[in-house]
Amino acid sequence: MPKNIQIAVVGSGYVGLVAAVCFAEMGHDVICVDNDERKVKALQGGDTLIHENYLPELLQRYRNTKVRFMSDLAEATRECEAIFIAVGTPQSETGDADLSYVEAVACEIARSITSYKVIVEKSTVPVYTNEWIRRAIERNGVARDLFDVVSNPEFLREGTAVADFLHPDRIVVGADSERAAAVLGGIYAPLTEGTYYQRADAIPGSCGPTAKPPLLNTSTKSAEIIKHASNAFLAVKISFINAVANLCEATDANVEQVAIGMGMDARIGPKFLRPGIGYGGSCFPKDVAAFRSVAEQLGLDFSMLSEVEKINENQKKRFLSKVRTALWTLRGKKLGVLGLAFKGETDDIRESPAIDLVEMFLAEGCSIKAFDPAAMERTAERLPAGPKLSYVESAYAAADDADALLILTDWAEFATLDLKRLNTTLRYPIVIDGRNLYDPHVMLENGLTYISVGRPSAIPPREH
Ligand SMILES: NC(=O)C1=CN([C@@H]2O[C@H](COP(=O)(O)OP(=O)(O)OC[C@H]3O[C@@H](n4cnc5c(N)ncnc54)[C@H](O)[C@@H]3O)[C@@H](O)[C@H]2O)C=CC1
Ligand SMILES: O=C(O)[C@H]1O[C@H](OP(=O)(O)OP(=O)(O)OC[C@H]2O[C@@H](n3ccc(=O)[nH]c3=O)[C@H](O)[C@@H]2O)[C@H](O)[C@@H](O)[C@@H]1O
Repeated sequence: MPKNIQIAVVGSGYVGLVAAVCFAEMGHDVICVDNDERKVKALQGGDTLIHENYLPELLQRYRNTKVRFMSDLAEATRECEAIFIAVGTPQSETGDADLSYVEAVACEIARSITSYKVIVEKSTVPVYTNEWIRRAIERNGVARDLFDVVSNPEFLREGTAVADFLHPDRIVVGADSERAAAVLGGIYAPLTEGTYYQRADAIPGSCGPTAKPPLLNTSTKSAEIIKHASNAFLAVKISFINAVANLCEATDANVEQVAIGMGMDARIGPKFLRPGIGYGGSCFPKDVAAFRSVAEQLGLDFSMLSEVEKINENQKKRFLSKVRTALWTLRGKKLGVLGLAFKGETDDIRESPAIDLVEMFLAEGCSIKAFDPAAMERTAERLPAGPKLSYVESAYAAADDADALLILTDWAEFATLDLKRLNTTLRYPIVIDGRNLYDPHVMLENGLTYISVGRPSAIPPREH
């Protein structure tokens, strides 16, 4: 029978907050720490601060009871058995991971250890970080038998974070002691023993009622590399299909058909073969760079990842050229833009290809009306509205009197627009889709010129 474990989570961002409420959902008692008082107060008040399915329900169910929020790390960690570090590891100027937040938290934890603790790396960190954290804690005077440092990387995706956390394909635990591995085993037991999925009120996801997701026990170094290698490989898949899309454009082939044909091979699989304007987000760009940097620091050549980055950057330039070709010139053109978040169903704009393109079009002298269901507020903080840029309340408002409509983020609601209404709303019936949300034939039937990625353009016959 899984037991209730006292857990502290340091960092209440996309990973820390989701982990905190999901650990509570699994039956544990959690204290979630953040050094941003504003966040702590908002979370205590029930504001999730981020846009994630099921997060409001779980926060409402557990806040100030099974999940408490505070900024005092010493207070938070006093009674707990496990302390999860889930703070940011942003990319530094030299491309490697900035671990200063992780190190600061490790040193702060060290100052409050009085009984055995398991310190858990939930943040994405390069190999060897586990050793550095252990040394930092020892350097702060903590006896070696009073703590262990474990790597437990997180694989959730934004937009489906809660479901991904509770329905993982696998749980990875890198521990160099049996004792520490047993603590993590106890924490995840409600999932690995399957009892969570038998609950009538379980959050729905990929695991059915009889599921028991595997927990891989491995070394700390292997666990750290599993995370970086997994993200890097997913980025490889995306850049590969984008390079294939560009080849399809040069040969009038259809990359969607190619992806289907490739994905039917069980060794390749259909997922992460969606071409577009490239990957973004707070992790792929930084983790690809960090993984390459680790290799280079070890004197190894991982230039393949440089190619992945190059292809990814090039997708945005290719898209801009497509728009220029379709409109003949860009200067003075009015563009409707759908999507600002780095992907659909999230409000996160970190490393968003959509925002990069908005800035590129503004630099070309275009004026833009942009709509995004969740990311406009965050975008406006970075790109304030002005004479050339406005934020509007619907896709049709963005299309109103525009020379073309650009689809930059794969929000589900952008795939079911009223195309006849679009045709009459646009100044010119041109849709340029960076996420391949539509069937070109359907666009043609609605009299729209439709240009997408890796597929022949659909251009209605001239009316005589
Ligand atoms: N966002 C995602 O989808 C995923 C992120 N990760 C990794 O998890 C880590 C965290 O990512 P996010 O949650 O997106 O970051 P985030 O930036 O959304 O959240 C980090 C939080 O840590 C807090 N923080 C920073 N220093 C602190 C300190 N000294 N004491 C207490 N709180 C502190 C910040 O105020 C912030 O609320 C990163 O390493 C990331 O690569 C891993 C899997 C998924
Ligand atoms: O370490 C992390 O932060 C996380 O990074 C990604 O998750 P996330 O960045 O939230 O979102 P994804 O769904 O992976 O999409 C990332 C980017 O790739 C793009 N993408 C994704 C899939 C695809 O087929 N094509 C494609 O262009 C998306 O538009 C988005 O810009 C990984 O999928 C997670 O497993 C990982 O935990």
